[in-house]
Amino acid sequence: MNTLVIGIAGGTGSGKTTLTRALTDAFPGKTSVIYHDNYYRAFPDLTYEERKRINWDSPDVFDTALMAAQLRKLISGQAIESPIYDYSIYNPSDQTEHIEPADVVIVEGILIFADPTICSLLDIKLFVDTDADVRILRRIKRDVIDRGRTLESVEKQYLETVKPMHELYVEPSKHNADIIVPEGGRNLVALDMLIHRIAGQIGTVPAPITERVPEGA
Ligand SMILES: Nc1ncnc2c1ncn2[C@@H]1O[C@H](COP(=O)(O)OP(=O)(O)O)[C@@H](O)[C@H]1O
Ligand SMILES: Nc1ccn([C@@H]2O[C@H](COP(=O)(O)O)[C@@H](O)[C@H]2O)c(=O)n1
Repeated sequence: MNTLVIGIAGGTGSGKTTLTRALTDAFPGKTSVIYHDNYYRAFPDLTYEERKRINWDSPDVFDTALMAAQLRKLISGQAIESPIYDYSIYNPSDQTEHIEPADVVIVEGILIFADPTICSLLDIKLFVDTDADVRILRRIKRDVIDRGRTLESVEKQYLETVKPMHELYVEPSKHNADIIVPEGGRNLVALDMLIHRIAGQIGTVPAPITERVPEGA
């Protein structure tokens, strides 16, 4: 199998997952996805309260070496057992996800372009570029509604770690991208070009774009 490996990076709330979903929806059964977030390290010696205060936007809290090893396995045609991260306990869960190799493997995460080893394994590097004010508004909504966080904790985390780490690592890593995608998965021009590029490589005919992106999605 000649695997096409696509990296999707961008700041928190930029629209990475939305773009990932738009691409996987375009090639049903042909894609596998690995999320850098699932490779957050365990901190067995820290209490829950201590784990809440970790800088979760620093490259050293990820087991990126494990992700690189598992990505290499997928590229060489072997299935993997990806860790699954549990945000509610600030630790990896005790579950894993079985991921089969596929024609297209997508790797998603805020910091993947800051890692030279991961970059060297990616054929196409896409950076979803979204203004910081839009991203923080999305993040507040997600963290409060989906992750049960308080508004105060989201604000504190954003100002103390998310924003400085974004400026130190995520934003500079944009220079390693091949393509900048404003609006992510809702940029229909970019989506159409990407889908045709992928289809050309893996030898499939994509569905017309109007069938893939429902109105108001
Ligand atoms: N281009 C866009 N326009 C409007 N909303 C968007 C757009 N892209 C993503 N969103 C919304 O923003 C939120 C965060 O998007 P998501 O893809 O989860 O970001 P990320 O994975 O980068 O954190 C989601 O609610 C998603 O529906
Ligand atoms: N226990 C954790 C682990 C991570 N985060 C935040 O997740 C963000 C990355 O995910 P996106 O989908 O937003 O790209 C990152 O900015 C971490 O701060 C967390 O809050 N808690």
